[in-house]
Amino acid sequence: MTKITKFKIGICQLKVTIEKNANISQARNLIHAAAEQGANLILLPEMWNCPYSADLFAEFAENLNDINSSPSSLMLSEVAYSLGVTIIGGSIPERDASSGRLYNTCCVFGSNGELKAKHRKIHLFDMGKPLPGDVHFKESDTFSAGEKPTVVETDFGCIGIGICHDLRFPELAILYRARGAHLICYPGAFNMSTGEALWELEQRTRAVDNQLYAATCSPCRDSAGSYMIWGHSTVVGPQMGEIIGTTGHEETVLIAEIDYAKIQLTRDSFSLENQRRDNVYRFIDLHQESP
Ligand SMILES: O=C(O)CCC(=O)C(=O)O
Repeated sequence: MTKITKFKIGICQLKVTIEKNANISQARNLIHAAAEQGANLILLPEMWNCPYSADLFAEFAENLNDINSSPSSLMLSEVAYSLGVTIIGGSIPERDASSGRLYNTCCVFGSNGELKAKHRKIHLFDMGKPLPGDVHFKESDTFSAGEKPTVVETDFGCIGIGICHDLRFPELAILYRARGAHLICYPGAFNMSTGEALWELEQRTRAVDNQLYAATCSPCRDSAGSYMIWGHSTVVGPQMGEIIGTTGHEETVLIAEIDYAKIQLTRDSFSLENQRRDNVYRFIDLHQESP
């Protein structure tokens, strides 16, 4: 049930270094800065405690089954409680204690410090062949894929979570809309190639198709690691896929105002949900020809 419908979101475009403790402490600083500027809901980037570099994921990974053994989560829980804010905690490498597998995982903390949800990246970023600029990545060499969509009820409405490459899949956003999401938060770290071409386009499309808000949060460009990050964290509105706030590629905190009344206004003007023709394009078997 939505309680607060008009609020400020703070997006922390953090500089990620090779030192985990420094990352934790700088993330805390940016969360404080966002809260001081009036943000009640705060979003961190993908891989905020660890450079986006396959050779480091295992070393930086934490056990998220027991928050007390995860210094990154403990900080988020503490700061959410002390500032009274809700935190969508970007992502960090998770080591599952029972299977030993690694996941790219986002934890969500409520303003009482409680862990409300855990989203494991569903669509791993596996590239077929290198992009211009020799960008190459195959996440499935290191990570296992999450199996579940995540929609979490917060003081700031119903929020769907996707991590980076999850943004490229309209089906996930459609599902979140159907499950009542007002906002989809995508911590991400797009590269210089698909970042420039697709990062903004994809989030505007997810927002406008589903008539809801979308927010992305990236690490800043000069973060550690050889993978060059696009940056440009952004908040997009439901009406025309309007950009409500955006950044460059430097370390910064973006504050943007969200007003869920605009969702209803948009849906009242264009009732896409009622106009859907599910009988025509039901997603059962995309490869089967219609009778
Ligand atoms: O989908 C893309 O182009 C980039 C995705 C990505 O960088 C990631 O999932 O980490």
